[in-house]
Amino acid sequence: MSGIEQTASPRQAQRVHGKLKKTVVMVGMMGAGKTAVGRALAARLKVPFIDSDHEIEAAANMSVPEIFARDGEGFFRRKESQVISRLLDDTRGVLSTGGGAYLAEANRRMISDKGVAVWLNADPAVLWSRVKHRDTRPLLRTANPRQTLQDLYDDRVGFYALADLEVRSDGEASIEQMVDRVLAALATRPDVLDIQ
Ligand SMILES: Nc1ncnc2c1ncn2[C@@H]1O[C@H](COP(=O)(O)OP(=O)(O)O)[C@@H](O)[C@H]1O
Ligand SMILES: O=C(O)C1=C[C@@H](OP(=O)(O)O)[C@@H](O)[C@H](O)C1
Ligand SMILES: [Mg+2]
Repeated sequence: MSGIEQTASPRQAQRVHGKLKKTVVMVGMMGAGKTAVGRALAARLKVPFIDSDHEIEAAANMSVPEIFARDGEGFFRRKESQVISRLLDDTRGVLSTGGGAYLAEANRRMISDKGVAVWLNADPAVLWSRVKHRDTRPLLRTANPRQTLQDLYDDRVGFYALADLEVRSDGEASIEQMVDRVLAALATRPDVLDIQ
């Protein structure tokens, strides 16, 4: 057996064989781990992974900051709603949204009609430790991005709390441990995931 096969098999053993009946939609603040944990969750479940920011960027052939700068946040939010609606209709898998997506009532309604919303909840200090090195998030391009992140958290937390499931991201758990936590939360919902 080659080295590659040897490293691949324990990972395969960790995979969960279960039937996903609804799309799992990751919601929460920037830096909560929606993209990273969502991708790892999809791999574990062996289902497609989609990230709404990535889909918007691919369709526009521009980065999120470029779209914000050229067309404005309102344009980005309209594209975000269209993309989420299309992805919920087209694909059953794991869908990671951008941090602002769950604030719009129409998006929340689509997500609970067709999928299940999982809120990755991390405290602002943890979020900051994860986003401070990158300038890919236009909403944090302010004079005091740490304070802006705190303000966004305070404004948004009540909306995220409307999600179907909450999973804490405490800054200690690795991405794979976060996947375990999300799977434990999904195990309470046989209408979403039938674990065999
Ligand atoms: N549980 C975790 N442990 C360690 N690093 C993490 C964890 N979750 C996310 N990260 C890292 O934090 C950064 C932001 O994560 P990301 O998935 O892009 O968040 P989001 O999509 O919610 O904005 C990335 O570099 C990612 O690898
Ligand atoms: O919180 C937000 O409003 C945003 C979060 C970003 O996605 P992540 O949450 O994946 O960083 C991206 O959609 C855009 O910069 C706006
Ligand atoms: Mg993301």
